[in-house]
Amino acid sequence: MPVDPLLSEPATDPLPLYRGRDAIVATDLLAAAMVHLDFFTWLSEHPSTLGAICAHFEIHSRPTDVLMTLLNAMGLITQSGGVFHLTLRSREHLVKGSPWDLTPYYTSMKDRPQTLDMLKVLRTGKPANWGSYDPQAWAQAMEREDFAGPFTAAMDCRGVVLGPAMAKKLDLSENKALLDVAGGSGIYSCAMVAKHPHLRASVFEKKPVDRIARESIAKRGYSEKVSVTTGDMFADDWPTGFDVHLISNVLHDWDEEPVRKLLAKSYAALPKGGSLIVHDMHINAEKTGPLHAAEYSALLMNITEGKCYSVGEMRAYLGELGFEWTDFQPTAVGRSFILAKKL
Ligand SMILES: C[S@@+](CC[C@H](N)C(=O)[O-])C[C@H]1O[C@@H](n2cnc3c(N)ncnc32)[C@H](O)[C@@H]1O
Repeated sequence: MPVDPLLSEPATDPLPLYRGRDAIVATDLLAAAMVHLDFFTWLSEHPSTLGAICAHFEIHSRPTDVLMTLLNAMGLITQSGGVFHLTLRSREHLVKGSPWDLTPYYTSMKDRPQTLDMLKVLRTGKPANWGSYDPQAWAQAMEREDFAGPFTAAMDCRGVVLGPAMAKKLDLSENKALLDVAGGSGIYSCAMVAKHPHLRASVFEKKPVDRIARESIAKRGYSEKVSVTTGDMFADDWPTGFDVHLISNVLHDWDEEPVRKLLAKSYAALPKGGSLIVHDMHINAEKTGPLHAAEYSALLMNITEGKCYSVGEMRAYLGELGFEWTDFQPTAVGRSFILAKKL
């Protein structure tokens, strides 16, 4: 009998393949700061807070926060008491007037569409577009069949590795029913019930992804245990009767206010003692890395209204709602999950 891929794992680590894809526009963000803003020359003379940097360059706080984390992770800036300073590396190599200034080396990137996109995101605070080929931001594009299909397939192929890696690290022996919020193809629900056969799950998705999920779950042979509920996670009340929620790779698509709204909706729908799993790529509490997450955050801020949230930000949002933080675990290819309990 063929082995269910959701109960096995590849013999080799796909990390370099993820890394290249996840980091693809991080250098464009660096180039935008360097060649369009002359950011490093200015910061060398004006160590500043995030607010002062935004005010001086007339740029928005979400992309600027992503930029600061990236530069921190690259060893180009450091932060002390909320004030950002250059490091010796950036002072030597990125400041006009230094004998080793590399700015001319990056100047050829100035008119790259991706570098210009980054400048646009910094200046407007809005996403540029998905992969520089779709005129709409991805959230609107996801409502179109021709975009939703390939996008969901992209998420699905990651889930075949990430879903089992998460499922094997979770103890769900006390749980009965999992709600997979914005669960895409349902791959994570399938991986969860494959590893924890006593569980049932439902994918909460909006059209047209709900249909794609039903087909995908049936193709994998999980329709008996994994259903699909059609709905809008922002506009509708979340279905009840589930004692564990999964929010996987979803918060990173949204700005702080919608993120808080989604977490509040989870809290409202969960029973007392229920659990929330947030699976994503997370920035560390100090917002100094890891570099892979900082690079991926640059991609997300470019194509969505979100970014990779830090462990500190998530702790604050969850704590304010009354969730108890119970665990944080790495999964695979730089991803991780947070486990929180409704008290
Ligand atoms: C980045 S994908 C993540 C899919 C899956 N959870 C994963 O980890 O691969 C984000 C998902 O959010 C869904 N989504 C976006 N807005 C939504 C809404 N208002 N209600 C329900 N789902 C939504 C999209 O259809 C998409 O499948």
